[in-house]
Parts: sequence; structure tokens; C-alpha cells
Amino acid sequence: MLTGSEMAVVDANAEALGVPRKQLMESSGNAVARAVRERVDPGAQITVVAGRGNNGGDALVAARFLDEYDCRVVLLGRPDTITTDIARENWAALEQADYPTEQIRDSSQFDLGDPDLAVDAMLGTGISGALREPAATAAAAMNASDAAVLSVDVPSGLDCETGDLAENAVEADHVVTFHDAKPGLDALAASVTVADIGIPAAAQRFVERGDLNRLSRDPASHKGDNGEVLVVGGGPYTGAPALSAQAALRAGADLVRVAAPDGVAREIQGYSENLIVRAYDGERLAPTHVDWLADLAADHDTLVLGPGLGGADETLEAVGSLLERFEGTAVVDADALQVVPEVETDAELVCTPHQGELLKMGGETSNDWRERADLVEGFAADIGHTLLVKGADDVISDGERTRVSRTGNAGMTVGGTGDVLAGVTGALACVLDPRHAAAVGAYANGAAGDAVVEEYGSGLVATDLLSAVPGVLWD
Ligand SMILES: NC(=O)C1=CN([C@@H]2O[C@H](COP(=O)(O)OP(=O)(O)OC[C@H]3O[C@@H](n4cnc5c(N)ncnc54)[C@H](O)[C@@H]3O)[C@@H](O)[C@H]2O)[C@@H](O)CC1
Ligand SMILES: [K+]
Repeated sequence: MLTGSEMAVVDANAEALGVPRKQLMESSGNAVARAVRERVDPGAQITVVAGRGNNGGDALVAARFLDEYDCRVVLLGRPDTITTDIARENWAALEQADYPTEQIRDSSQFDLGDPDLAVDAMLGTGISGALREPAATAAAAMNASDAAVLSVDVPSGLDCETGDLAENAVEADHVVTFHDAKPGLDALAASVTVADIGIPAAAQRFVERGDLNRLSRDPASHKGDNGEVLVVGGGPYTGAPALSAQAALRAGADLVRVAAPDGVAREIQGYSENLIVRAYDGERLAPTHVDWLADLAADHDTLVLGPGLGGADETLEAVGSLLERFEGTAVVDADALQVVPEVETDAELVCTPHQGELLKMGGETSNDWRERADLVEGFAADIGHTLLVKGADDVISDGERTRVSRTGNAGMTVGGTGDVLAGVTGALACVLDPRHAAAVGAYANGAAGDAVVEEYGSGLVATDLLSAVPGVLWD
């Protein structure tokens, strides 16, 4: 089952893979016409009631496949107010080819007539709230009529995010929905057909441009609304936490703090004035720091744990204790990863190992991405956390749902690109589900690398990615 917004991601991914929406609309319209033919005989009277969005567009296509019927097409509004180019083009095609079309200016002009079948193509996944006029009047007419009602995608008035049905919604007898079921359809009295409209399986398997639709930024938001990230890193290394923290800022987090040993805190601060560094005593993370860190972490939306911490025994022990106490969302990277399979935690973890780190955690890998995807899915289910396994193709799985991101290039094998990925993912996890944050993070990190590789080739370095991340995520 897919919600309306999930469907929009899949649809945009199909477009990114070379199957544009207008092609999908042609398939949808064809599927609607097939459903009509299954229900009424040639010569029957049909009234198609089309809204001004793509739901209406589907039915405008269907009309071209229904020549053997007595078919009227009524548009709820003026053609120049049709909201999408592809629906408008399909309206123009009907007019130019001399199909019987009508348009109404307001609800008083609506007349359903006395058809054998009414096609409800007023509203699909684009609806919010109860039906407004003139759709409300048209819905009431369909509900009052003896005609069978066939709804396109969903009955107009069904909210495709929540499954809620508006009080004045269309009461459908049949529904032809596209690609996958939608929330709320199974609770209807209608018969429901799921039509294959030729969306490639890859549009759901691969992370593509459409996944960026998951991101939005409220123009009225305040500082902090878009995420506060705590990077716990540094000690033996200083560049890694600085890269993660800057990457989190570039990926849209409002506030990013780095908690680091005071022996290296000034050095980390020295990389950028954008960072807020909070120091704890000593040269590296140890169990004595955990109380203070756990309190600090609880004040953040996400934790990025691992960059530059090193693998000293006392550090790994501290990582384990911190994870045991933490209950939020954490991205775990580098040396901290080896602790995860042993640890008992209520936290939601996104683990970002490369193949070597995955093996060290106890996972398995393969050179074939399909096999690797299955292995990663199995291991994610075993450890009960989300995995983002880095490689030429990144594999992302929460143990049930598995995606592959194909962005990136060989120049990115340079040190530090993983720290950037951890920071980007940490920032995205402030506003997205962990599995979506991991998928979009992998896509964006690789796409940032692809954006800079033309200039730097095999000489690209991790800091080059930082400036390219916003262009990928927020353009
Ligand atoms: N996403 C996909 O993959 C595909 C979608 N297709 C079709 O496109 C539909 C979605 O199209 P759109 O996003 O254009 O949206 P819709 O066609 O569902 O509705 C958009 C229109 O409805 C109006 N509206 C919103 N709430 C309303 C309310 N309460 N009362 C009255 N009017 C209201 C909006 O102002 C807008 O004009 C799907 O349901 C499906 O039928 C298909 O063409 C093929 C593929
Ligand atoms: K509909």
C-alpha cells in the first residue's frame, strides 16, 4: 500500500528513470477504459466527470479509448485553469479531435444526466479536506443517481495520506487504482482493481531524484525546527567530526554541536566558525564522560556517533554505555559500529558501515548488488537497526524494506566522504524517518560527489562535497 505522497515519490522516480508522467497517464486512462468495458456494454451512456488535476487527466485519456460508447466528458471548471500541462494537453486533444466535451463555470450548471455509468475523476491523491464546489454538487448527484459509479484512483473525497473519507465523498461502486492500493480503499464497500501502469520496479528499489520530494522546509519555521544535531567524535582524529558537523549544516540542520575531548576541541573549532564545540576533559572518549554526554544528547534531535573517536577499549566501552542510555535517533559510524551488534538500546540507529566495517560487525557482503541487498536486509533484521552499507552502490535497509542508491563515483574512495555522509544523514534524520534519511543521505552524498568530480576528477576531497550538498538537496 502507498500513500499519496509516497506515490508522488515513486512517480517522480519513474520520471527520473525515463518514464515520464504523461506516459503513466496514458496507461492510467487505458486502465480506466478497460474497467468501463468490463462493466457496461458498447452503446451504454457514460458521463465522465473530470476535475482540473491529473486525476481528471486520467479520465480525459480514457475517453479516447471509449469510442464504442455514448460518452460525455464534463470538466469541472474552465480548461485554462487545468492545473497541470499534461492534463491540459489531454483536454486539448479531446477538443481538437472533436470529442463531446462540456465545461461548467459553477455548480449550478452541473448536470450528470441519466447515464448507465458515471466516471468519478474529480479528485485523486491531490485532495485535502471535504469536497468543495463544484465537486461537492457533482458528488451528490452521482450518489443520488442510479448509475454505477467508477472512481479513478480513489473515490473523490478519500484522503490518500490518512485513509479518511470526507462526509460528502463520492460513494463508489468500483475503483480502479494505480500501481498499488491506497490507504482507506480496503474499508470501502466498492470493488477495487489495482492496475499496473508500467511504473518500473526500479522506481521503488533505487533511490532517485523523486526521493528528494520527501524534503520540505516550512517558510515560517524557527531556529531549531529544522533539526539540532550532536556529533560525538574526535580524539585521535579531528577532521572527521568537523566534516560530519559541517555536512549536517549543509544538509539543512539549524544547530550542530560537536562534543569532543578538550585536547582537540580548539583544533576542531578552528576548522569552521559555523561549529559549536562542547569540550569534555581528556584526550579521548571514556566511560567517565557518558553521564554528561547522555544529558547533552537528549537535548538534540539526532546524534552522530563515531567520527574520529578511534577504537581504544575505553572509548568503545563508553560508546556502548552511551547507546544503552540513549533513546533517540543516532547515526553510528566508523569505530563505534563494532559495538552495535552487542548493545541493548531503545535508540533507533542508522549504521553506516563500508564493506570492511560491515564484516567486522558480523555482516556478510557480495559483489553482486542484488545478493548484497538480500544480505544487508537479513543483517539489518538481525541487529534490529537500519543499515546504510556504503559501496559503489549503497544499500539501505531497515530489515524489511531495502533500497539501493547508485549515485557517486570512484573519486569518492578518498578519506572523509563517509564522515560527510554520516553528517548529512544525521541532519536528515531530524526531519525524516531513519530509513528515508539514510536513503536520501546516500543519494545526496553520492550526487554531491558527482557534481564535483568533473572539476576535480580523482583529486576530489571530502571538503569539496560540503559545498555541493545544498545544491543537490535544496535546489
Ligand atoms: N502519481 C502518479 O504516479 C500518477 C498519478 N496519476 C493521477 O494523478 C492523480 C493526482 O493528481 P493531482 O496531484 O493533479 O491531484 P488531483 O487531480 O487529485 O487534484 C488536484 C486538484 O484538486 C483540487 N482540490 C484539492 N482539494 C480539494 C477539495 N477538497 N475540493 C475540491 N477540489 C480540491 C486542487 O486545487 C487541484 O486543482 C492521481 O490520483 C492519479 O489519478 C496518474 O495520471 C498516473 C500516475
Ligand atoms: K477520483
